[in-house]
Amino acid sequence: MNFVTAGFVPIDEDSSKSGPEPLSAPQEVHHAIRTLLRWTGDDPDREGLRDTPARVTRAWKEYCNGYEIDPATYLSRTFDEVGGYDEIVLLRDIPFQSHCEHHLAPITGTASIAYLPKDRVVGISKLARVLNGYARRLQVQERLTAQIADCIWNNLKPHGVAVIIKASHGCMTGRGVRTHGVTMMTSKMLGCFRDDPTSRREIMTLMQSQ
Ligand SMILES: Nc1nc2c(ncn2[C@@H]2O[C@H](COP(=O)(O)OP(=O)(O)OP(=O)(O)O)[C@@H](O)[C@H]2O)c(=O)[nH]1
Ligand SMILES: [Zn+2]
Repeated sequence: MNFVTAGFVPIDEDSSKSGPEPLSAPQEVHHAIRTLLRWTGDDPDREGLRDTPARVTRAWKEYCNGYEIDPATYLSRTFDEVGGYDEIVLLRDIPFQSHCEHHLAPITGTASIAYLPKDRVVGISKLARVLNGYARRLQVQERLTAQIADCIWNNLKPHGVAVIIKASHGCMTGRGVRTHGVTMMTSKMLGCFRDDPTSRREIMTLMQSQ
């Protein structure tokens, strides 16, 4: 896996394919934003818009700073001394923001992330960090859900992982079909939460109880 540190180029999970070179000069991005401003019909040189290309460049660097991070590194520090605890660990309703790769519109929602540890547990904040590491990229919700689950599965090697995401898509509210109040739900279950009906029922109850 390769990581881009100076641009907005998505990481291709298949490292055998090389993507375009990242943009290192913010000037190129400023120029693109100026073009967009002109294209809307406004004047990029009027006072209110003069600094907008620089602001938008900084903002998008922040929205997409997940490309600078391998979320797996958040899971490298684990604790194996947890006093015999061998039940589900669940972090529920973690708020996040991402952007859809089709329209660059915001995806706003919450994620619930759980795992059933085998030997190792991780500091609980790290689950939210893994979420943000993948959310702060251009995404579709299905891939975001799968990436979080796979990352925990591959790095903590637990008995099971469950991820449920509920989100609203700006591309469906602010434009296009303009359907407000709709939530998209996605889930990915691995290990016992996928294969064992009792574990699956237990995690679904915990994730959805009030
Ligand atoms: N499955 C999935 N679809 C998404 C996600 N985010 C946005 N989309 C959809 O991606 C689709 C892109 O469809 P296109 O027909 O190529 O684009 P479009 O003409 O702008 O589509 P409309 O949104 O229907 O106007 C739309 O149906 C979006 O609702 C996501 O996370 N998952
Ligand atoms: Zn979209």
